[in-house]
Amino acid sequence: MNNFMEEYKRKLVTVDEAAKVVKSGDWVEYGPVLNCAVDFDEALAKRKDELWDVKIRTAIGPYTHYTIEADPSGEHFVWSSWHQAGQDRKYANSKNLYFCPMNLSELPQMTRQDAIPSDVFVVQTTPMDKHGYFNFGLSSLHAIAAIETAKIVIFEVNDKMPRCLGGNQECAHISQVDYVFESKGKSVAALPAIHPNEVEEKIAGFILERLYNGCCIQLGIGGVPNAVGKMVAQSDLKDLGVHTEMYADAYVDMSKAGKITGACKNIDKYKQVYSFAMGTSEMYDFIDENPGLASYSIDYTNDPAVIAQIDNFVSINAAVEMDLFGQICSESIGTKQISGTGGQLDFVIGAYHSKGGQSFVCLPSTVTIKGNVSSRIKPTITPGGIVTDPRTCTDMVVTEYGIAKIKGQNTWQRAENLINIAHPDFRDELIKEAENMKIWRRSNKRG
Ligand SMILES: CC(=O)SCCNC(=O)CCNC(=O)[C@H](O)C(C)(C)COP(=O)(O)OP(=O)(O)OC[C@H]1O[C@@H](n2cnc3c(N)ncnc32)[C@H](O)[C@@H]1OP(=O)(O)O
Ligand SMILES: CCCC(=O)O
Repeated sequence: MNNFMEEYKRKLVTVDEAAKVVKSGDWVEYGPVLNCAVDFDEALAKRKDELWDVKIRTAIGPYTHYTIEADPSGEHFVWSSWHQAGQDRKYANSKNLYFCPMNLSELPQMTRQDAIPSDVFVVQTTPMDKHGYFNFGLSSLHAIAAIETAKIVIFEVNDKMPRCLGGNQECAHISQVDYVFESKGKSVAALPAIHPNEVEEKIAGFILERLYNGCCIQLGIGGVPNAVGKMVAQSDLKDLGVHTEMYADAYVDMSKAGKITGACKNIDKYKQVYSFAMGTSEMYDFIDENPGLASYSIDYTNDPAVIAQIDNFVSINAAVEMDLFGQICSESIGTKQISGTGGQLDFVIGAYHSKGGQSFVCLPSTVTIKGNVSSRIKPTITPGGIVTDPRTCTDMVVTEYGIAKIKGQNTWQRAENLINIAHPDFRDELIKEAENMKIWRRSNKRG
């Protein structure tokens, strides 16, 4: 411990000293999701008048973006985000924050070979342990790739960060960091618990009928995946496994209800595998030092080839809208980016290739915007909308009216299956559009 502590003391600086290393024109990467360098950003914001064109990258950025608040002009600091949720969504589609498209499984590789290398990488960690290691806590993701490629590495040590056991690439050593500062003891951002609504429960009910003992579950982000987890917790299912990118509260419900053993997993048997966690503080307590869980870098959890090795893999993700060809949009409303591809496509592909695997993309049949109700199943995606899952990859789609099979279906079968799960008020209109697009047969039956 002593040698490491000496090295720690040599590298220990104040947050203001740490923020001094940034120069005009630099690329600065903050740790992803809940490991975003919030104290560092606050200190950097104070240097606004001496800095120009500092490019800051992160993903989800759940804390206040102090540098954006200090510089609404975007001349001193400009952000880019690998995934526009959390606070990133608030600043998105402005001159302060731009989206960076990615498949999440590829983030470490893109960091190593494609993205402009960071001049400075700052990530929140736990305090150092007796072996000289700092744990990344709530997000392993691409932190090691960012450390390998950045010119200067800084740890923002937060004693409130849960210690999340590996896995792999869930921690880094004092020898891998240039500077360390101790954060002001800010809590890790926690989200309120979410409770499913009636439509989400109906959708989840259809999926529940397709689950069986021993299957391995991935829940995506959003209301429906959360509803499925809550229902599984109350079901008779047993011996389930978990292999996911994001650990969420629903997994705690399932674990506490005794549904998860991981006994049937082909790899990482008995471990709940994930790469980052986001949810309530109760969940953060549950994963802290929990040997039943293993945190990995995202190029492992999300690699479709790794997912495919796990038999009976069930992937459950959510979408914004889709078209009659089977193209799924889960990240934009027209040209307005509201989220990201994240790991959705990784899991849609991986689950399809798992023996006995199933991939469900879920969406309520309608959306109400300013009192106007419209169908989320559309003839074509809203102009400018981003295709998250190409039609070649979509397997099954679920609304509160049932499940539509897409894989292996020709264009009129897809249209028919999808119209059968669209809201009844929009089915006639969709049929007319399908006829115009020559993807409807006169003999087609109606649901
Ligand atoms: C963690 C994993 O393992 S995640 C792996 C998968 N990753 C992904 O799936 C990433 C892409 N998916 C997502 O980001 C989410 O699942 C979403 C956005 C599709 C759904 O998440 P939810 O929390 O259920 O979304 P929600 O229904 O709140 O919609 C988000 C916003 O878009 C708006 N919106 C949604 N659909 C539409 C639509 N068709 N038209 C217009 N607006 C819409 C909602 O009104 C809401 O707006 P608000 O924030 O102003 O209230
Ligand atoms: C960080 C990406 C989260 C997601 O896949 O939705």
